[in-house]
Amino acid sequence: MGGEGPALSKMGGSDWAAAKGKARKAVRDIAVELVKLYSARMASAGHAFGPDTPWQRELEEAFPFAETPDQLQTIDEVKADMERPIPMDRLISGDVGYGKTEIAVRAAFKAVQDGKQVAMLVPTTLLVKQHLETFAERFAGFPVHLRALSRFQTDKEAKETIDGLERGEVDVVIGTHRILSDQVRFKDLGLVIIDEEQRFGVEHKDQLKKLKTNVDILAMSATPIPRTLEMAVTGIREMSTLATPPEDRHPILTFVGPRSDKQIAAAIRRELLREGQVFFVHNRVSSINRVASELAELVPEARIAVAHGKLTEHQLEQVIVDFWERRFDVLVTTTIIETGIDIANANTLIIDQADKYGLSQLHQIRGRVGRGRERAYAYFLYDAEKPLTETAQDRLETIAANNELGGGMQIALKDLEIRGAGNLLGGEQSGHIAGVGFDLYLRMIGEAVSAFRGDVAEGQTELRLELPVDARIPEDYIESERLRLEAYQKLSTASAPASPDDAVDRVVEELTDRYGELPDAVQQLVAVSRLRRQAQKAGLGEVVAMGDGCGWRRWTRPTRSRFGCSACTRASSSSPPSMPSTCPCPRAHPTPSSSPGSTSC
Ligand SMILES: Nc1ncnc2c1ncn2[C@@H]1O[C@H](COP(=O)(O)OP(=O)(O)OP(=O)(O)O)[C@@H](O)[C@H]1O
Repeated sequence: MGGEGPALSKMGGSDWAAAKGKARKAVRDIAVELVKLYSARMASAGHAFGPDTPWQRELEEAFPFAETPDQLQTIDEVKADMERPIPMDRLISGDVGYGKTEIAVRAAFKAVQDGKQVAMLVPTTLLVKQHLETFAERFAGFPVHLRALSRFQTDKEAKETIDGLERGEVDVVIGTHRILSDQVRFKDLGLVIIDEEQRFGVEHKDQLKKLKTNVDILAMSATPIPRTLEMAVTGIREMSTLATPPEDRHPILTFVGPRSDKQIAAAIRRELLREGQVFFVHNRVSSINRVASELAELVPEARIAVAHGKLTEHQLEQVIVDFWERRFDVLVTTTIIETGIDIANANTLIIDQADKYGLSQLHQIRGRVGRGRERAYAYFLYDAEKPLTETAQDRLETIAANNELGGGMQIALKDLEIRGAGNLLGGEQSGHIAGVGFDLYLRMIGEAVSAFRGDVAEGQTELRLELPVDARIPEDYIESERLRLEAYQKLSTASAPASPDDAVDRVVEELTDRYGELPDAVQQLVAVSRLRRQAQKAGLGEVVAMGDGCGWRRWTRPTRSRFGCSACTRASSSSPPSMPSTCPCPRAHPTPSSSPGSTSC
């Protein structure tokens, strides 16, 4: 969508039909899988946790910040789920640094209050350590037995934890995929918290499934989920969104440009002046020490250390602890810090060879700074000697343009468009997205899920709309890809049958106000949106261009053979079942304010 991306095929042509057919099949498979999981969960019995204890209140009152409204609402939703006998399956989505950890802290505490055990699964060893510290600090003064399980622990420590879990002496375990090993057995597991589930590989899928049976699940993700996809998945898996940043957060000032020693030195010095710390990301272990030495020459007064995954457990842990405790100023690191690392005093980030990273990865790494009140700076640098590829340029432009708080949503949208929404749902779907366009793809998922859940008759929402019109948003009308994407999405939402009658008019007003009079192609798009809505409301199965007019077929179960149109009911009801009804087709140039009736048949 957006005028680029998907290959254009002739309206009503066979390529288009084939692409849609393939995507629809793939989407159905996803929907079947989702609905199967959902039905299994609804049919199984879980533990209904009791109401909050006075201790819970005490713990919550000790939180050192004012919760954001979204944090409060999400915590309420999680608790309500936990108190229900059906196992919880809730996904918390919130942009980097928006405070998901506190939700996990409170849910875990509630589970422990009921005598249940909690397993928190996180993607990296460093995060195990960090969460352990956070939980330990929050649970201080309460009798909660907390343990970690990752490669940072010695065999002896790991064995103690595993035995303690089996005997029911350990209440909360925070660990990497080591928690999933067959050796680990729980006496009475009640809650599983999964941080960044998509980071666990396929090899852990089955073990994860086993762990998840009949217990409450709280999944957390920093990949914001686009609204349309959220609608598709909501109801299958409950979802809470943290959309408000904690108070006093500032957007991260982001610079994209060719690498220059002068700029790097100035950036580090500026941070040192305010006694802050710097992340310098260089993702090659083979050259990372050389880069660190170069930085030491550039800024001799800076204390520099290096972190990467090839260090021994002990060395790596020590480096991070030292950085935490401000024993040095610059951490030259690989992307090992990408997920979740929370060091409030580090507020300058420099990424070397930033063109080599994916968009979401850049956003995640940038999320390591700006997590407190201080203004944060991010420098995304690339080699001045080598020309950037077009996609790399596109990525860097997107990241630079989306530096406002919560910009993760736009980035995720763009990334989903590039990589495929399947990554969120567990299949490789990007080919299908390229075939049919992002918007239609998401709508198909929503429709398929609804159909399989039995919310609507299957096929009813599968409106086939094939008209020979040039309906799109041209680049010379809305230049920014992100804003174009946003406009498409708004129109798509407004044209849903459940949207208010004037929803499309409002979008038209907004577009006119923001970008000026609608050009022909956009007017066509608006007309098609109105037609789509009206046709869906009338229960039509398809509207197709036929000669000078357009034909339509009403969706009637089970034969799907009657043709008709709500505006011409009398005529169509007397038509023979196998004959389509026709009427003049809205060819071009309807006015923006034209009513749905005048745009369609
Ligand atoms: N309501 C709040 N007000 C101010 N600071 C907060 C609030 N909630 C959390 N924080 C702080 O913000 C920082 C980021 O929170 P947290 O680590 O929970 O983010 P996150 O959502 O897990 O981010 P990421 O996806 O990057 O892991 C932490 O230092 C935390 O203490």
